[in-house]
This record gives sequence, structure tokens and C-alpha cells, in this order.
Amino acid sequence: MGRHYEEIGAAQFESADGVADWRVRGTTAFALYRTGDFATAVRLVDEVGRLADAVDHHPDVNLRYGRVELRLTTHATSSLTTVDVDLARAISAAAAALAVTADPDGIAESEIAQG
Ligand SMILES: C[C@H](O)[C@H](O)[C@H]1CNC2=NC(N)=NC(=O)C2=N1
Repeated sequence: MGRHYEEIGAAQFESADGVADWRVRGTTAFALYRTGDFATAVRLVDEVGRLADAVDHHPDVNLRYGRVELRLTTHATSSLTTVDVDLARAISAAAAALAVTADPDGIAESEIAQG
């Protein structure tokens, strides 16, 4: 039996509470976090892994020195869904708890947003 997903559009995603770190392009949401160092980037990705496994929903992750890039969409529907918004919000809260800075204006230049 398949999981039921509620599809949402870009405007709906971006106007949701708690996801100001994220930008939508097409059917995908992106975030870029500046962590300052490698260890904090690893810590953030560890949190992302925990949150993702908890809801069986997994973003693409690009970890670089001082930087974590995230790409989030629902593969099963080829769209954004409420699961993406909820996970994006949880990731944003985890980043804030680690005092990691979001750089939404840098997303367009992030490696994970290319191609
Ligand atoms: C079987 C398992 O529930 C699915 O493969 C899950 C796993 N993680 C997932 N992650 C994302 N981002 N989209 C999905 O459709 C998805 N499906």
C-alpha cells in the first residue's frame, strides 16, 4: 500500500511558517547553511539524517567545509508535498538550535542547485 502524499505548489511552500531558509525552484526546495566549520556541518547533517529517517523522507545533501546544501522534493509524486514543508521546518529548527546561519540569497550559486 502506497503512502498518501498531499501535493503543494511553490507559493504554498514558501508562504508556510518556519521555512524562511528555503527557496523553491520548480518542484524542489533548496536551503544553504553556513556552518563556519566542518564539525558543525557534520553535526547539522547528522541532525538532518535523524529527522529524515524519523519521517522516512530524505533530502539530497552536499556537505562542504563550512557549508551544507540541501535539496528537498517528494520522489514518489515528483512534486512538493506537505511532508517536504514539515521536514524543511524541522531542519530549519535544528539549524537554528546549532546557531547555523541560513543563506537563502546564496542558494542560486550553490552546487546542489546547478543543472
Ligand atoms: C519506501 C520509502 O518509504 C520511500 O522510498 C521513501 C523514502 N524517502 C523518500 N524521500 C523523498 N524525498 N521522497 C520520497 O518519495 C521518499 N520515499
